[in-house]
Amino acid sequence: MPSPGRLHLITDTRPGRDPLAVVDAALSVAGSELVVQVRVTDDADDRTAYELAVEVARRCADVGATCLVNDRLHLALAVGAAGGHVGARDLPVDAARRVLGPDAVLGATARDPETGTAAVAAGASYLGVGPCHATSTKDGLPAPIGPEGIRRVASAVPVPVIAIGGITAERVPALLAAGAYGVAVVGAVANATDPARATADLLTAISAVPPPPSLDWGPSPGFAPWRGSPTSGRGAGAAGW
Ligand SMILES: Cc1ncc(COP(=O)(O)OP(=O)(O)O)c(N)n1
Ligand SMILES: Cc1nc(C(=O)O)sc1CCOP(=O)(O)O
Ligand SMILES: [Mg+2]
Repeated sequence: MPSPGRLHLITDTRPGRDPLAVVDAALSVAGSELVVQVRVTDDADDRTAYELAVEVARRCADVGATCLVNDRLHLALAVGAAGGHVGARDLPVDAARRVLGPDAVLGATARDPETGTAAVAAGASYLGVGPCHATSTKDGLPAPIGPEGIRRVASAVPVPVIAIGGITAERVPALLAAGAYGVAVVGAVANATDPARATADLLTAISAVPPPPSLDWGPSPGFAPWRGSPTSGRGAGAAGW
């Protein structure tokens, strides 16, 4: 199985931004190494979200990158994304897994080891863990957990931990040293005067630290409540990683 993506770019939801221009710049540098998560504001209608997801999925497919959709799993299915990401106010992880099917990538947010362990048991392929540092692109988050918070979760689960929140290239080494497999960013790329260069800097920082050697990148062994269900065989496009 190819290794999973270590650099996740989340589309910028702030007003007046051009998320596709940022995605294009990042893909031009990272190509198939990039995971792009389509994220829109909660009040965006499904048509708007779908149209963005179609464009991102097409761009990812063109270069062999991975497209995930945040929250709205029906859109992940509709655009043939590799999977989706859910958090505490979204579908529960087991339900999300039933929607997406067994082969999809399914990320779940975890801010502590207990939540992370439960999410993996329920079918999460990876965990988004944060906020690691203060962020200016999302409101209402708890206090930053720092590298130590990453270490607590990463040491408790057998799946990749993707660190999120206030990530910069300079902060990557400490997070990977704490056990993160990779990082997810908005501002580090979207706020940069040269988003392609910022992407390259993040990739350089990530690739300096080899990934932990023995990580699963799929639902936990033995977790397969969808097998034999009417949804069997359906779901988001095969992840391929
Ligand atoms: C990689 C990654 N980690 C965490 C999140 C946050 O998801 P969630 O807690 O559901 O919050 P919203 O992004 O939906 O506002 C994420 N999207 N990606
Ligand atoms: C979408 C999101 N979720 C977070 C969480 O901790 O759950 S932090 C975050 C925003 C990350 O943006 P930036 O890289 O600009 O800090
Ligand atoms: Mg969510």
